[in-house]
Amino acid sequence: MYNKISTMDGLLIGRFQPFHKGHLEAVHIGLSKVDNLWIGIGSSNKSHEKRNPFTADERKEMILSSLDSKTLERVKIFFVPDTGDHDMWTYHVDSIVPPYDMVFSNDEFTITLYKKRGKTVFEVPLFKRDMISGTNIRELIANGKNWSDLVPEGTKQVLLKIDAKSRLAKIL
Ligand SMILES: Nc1ncnc2c1ncn2[C@@H]1O[C@H](COP(=O)(O)OP(=O)(O)OP(=O)(O)O)[C@@H](O)[C@H]1O
Ligand SMILES: NC(=O)c1ccc[n+]([C@@H]2O[C@H](COP(=O)(O)O)[C@@H](O)[C@H]2O)c1
Repeated sequence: MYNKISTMDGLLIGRFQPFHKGHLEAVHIGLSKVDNLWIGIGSSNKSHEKRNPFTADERKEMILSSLDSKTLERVKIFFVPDTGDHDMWTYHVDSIVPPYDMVFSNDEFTITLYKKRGKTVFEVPLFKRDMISGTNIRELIANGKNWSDLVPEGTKQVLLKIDAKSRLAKIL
């Protein structure tokens, strides 16, 4: 007779435009509660626009280069394109990611949609939110202000490599 070893898996959904130190904190909080974390890159079909300047591949590269190897063993990344239908969206996510026990989010709309389905949602506390948000970081980069302390080193290198400043200055 074998005992099934059950694991708890979680889902963290965000746009990660760019992947910043708040997201890194959210990944670590998630992994303190579950064994494996599925990271869903939301709006993966969007790029080169105000709220979504970076492509899904660029965002994936930021995440992969920001997490250490031990963390990467417990994380899997998935692309989640937007759909027109909000009520169907969480089911659309489920068709892309493996089953999960808990959702990590601080996005009000995402939380509402998952709670409506009776899913367990853990509302991740926000870390230094006055400075650390994708919106603020995008503005700092576009305006040539200091931003690099707000993102992990991996994200910083990707943003420099793709010349995020020029792209953002054009879009914003
Ligand atoms: N400062 C932060 N501290 C901890 N978690 C955060 C922080 N900012 C975002 N998160 C987490 O990341 C998830 C996805 O966030 P998202 O990609 O929308 O980042 P954002 O910084 O809010 O972006 P934007 O300003 O572009 O809307 C949120 O639901 C939340 O759980
Ligand atoms: N109808 C839809 O396509 C739908 C609904 C709710 C959330 N989402 C996506 O989920 C993600 C939520 O992450 P944010 O916390 O970055 O807003 C975004 O990419 C958002 O577009 C999509």
